[in-house]
Amino acid sequence: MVKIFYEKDATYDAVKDKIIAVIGYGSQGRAQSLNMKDSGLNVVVGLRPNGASWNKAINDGHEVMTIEEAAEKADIIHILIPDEVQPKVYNEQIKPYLKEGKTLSFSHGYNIHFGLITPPEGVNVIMVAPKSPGAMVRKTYEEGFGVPGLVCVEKDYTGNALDMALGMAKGIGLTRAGVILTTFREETETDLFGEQVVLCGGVTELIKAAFETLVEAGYAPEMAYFETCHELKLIVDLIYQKGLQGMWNDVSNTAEYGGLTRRARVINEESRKAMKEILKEIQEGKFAKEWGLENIAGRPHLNAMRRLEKEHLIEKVGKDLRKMCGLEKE
Ligand SMILES: NC(=O)C1=CN([C@@H]2O[C@H](COP(=O)(O)OP(=O)(O)OC[C@H]3O[C@@H](n4cnc5c(N)ncnc54)[C@H](OP(=O)(O)O)[C@@H]3O)[C@@H](O)[C@H]2O)C=CC1
Ligand SMILES: CC[C@](O)(C(C)=O)C(=O)O
Ligand SMILES: [Mg+2]
Ligand SMILES: [Mg+2]
Repeated sequence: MVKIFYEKDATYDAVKDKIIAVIGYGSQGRAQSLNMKDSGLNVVVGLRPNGASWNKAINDGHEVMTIEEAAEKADIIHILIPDEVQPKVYNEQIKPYLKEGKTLSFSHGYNIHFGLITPPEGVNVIMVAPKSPGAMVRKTYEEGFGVPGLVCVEKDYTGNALDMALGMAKGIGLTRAGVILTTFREETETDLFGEQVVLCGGVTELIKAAFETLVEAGYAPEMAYFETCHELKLIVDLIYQKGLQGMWNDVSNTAEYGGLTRRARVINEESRKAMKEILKEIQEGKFAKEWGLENIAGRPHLNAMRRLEKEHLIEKVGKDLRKMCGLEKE
């Protein structure tokens, strides 16, 4: 049985007198630092001075400094820059200031789990990970609630590392929704699997394949977009709020019968075999090795895929329709 912590289970005691340096001010950095600051915690933001984030963080009211200054000043160093740049920034700008008793913190276990960052003895290593994109971390907090999250402790030098992780999770708003106690390995492998197979990889390929099938059969791209992409959110919202059963109850009997009888032809034995292979690549470190090499080579594959994704007809049709519906400004 997993252990889940809620608001009543967490206090600020272990973090209220600490300085928390959030390194990075992107999707997670902005949301988490603003939430922790608004919760009354002592937050500073560490950034590169010539980057786009610097003025953004200042304009949001943060005390902003270089990464080195933040790492030196802080008791808890919460690393929220992209996974692939963390090892270099850690080695050059953070490690020299990681003195005994300090805490190194992450929102994804990637670099610790795959051994790309090796913290010294005498420090805590923790994770506080929202299970949500950054924009929702901030939005739900401002609405008085929060998104669910994960906490875990890899090294507990001071004996209260979990209390620190829970204090940060509370400050970010995660304990309002519930925080699961997990491990770096479990978080890393399930997060990578989820984003590759369902949340980012699987769902986009399903949308595109269905869109292309309708357009190639002569249906209007606008019709295809509404049916295979736009309406997906409405169905996912039902699943999110009421579970699969709730969704089946809300759609027509025709949709329920058609969906239940046809779905295994789309996601079939071959797809399940592919899922197992993808999980194995993650578990054995093959994906991490491939992503590392892609970065060393200057991301040729990622850049080419980004270009193709951008040029797809669904993006043009979708942009016009979202503008028409008032969902997108420009
Ligand atoms: N995106 C998400 O919603 C989620 C992310 N996570 C995890 O959170 C962590 C942060 O991810 P995310 O928020 O997406 O990151 P972002 O890509 O949004 O981070 C951008 C920030 O990193 C800074 N940055 C980028 N490169 C460098 C560099 N070489 N040196 C110094 N600063 C740099 C940028 O500064 P500048 O403006 O100067 O370029 C900017 O402030 C990752 O571990 C990720 O796996 C976990 C859950 C969800
Ligand atoms: C689903 C993608 C994610 O894992 C996330 C928002 O949680 C990420 O790495 O951005
Ligand atoms: Mg995730
Ligand atoms: Mg992820």
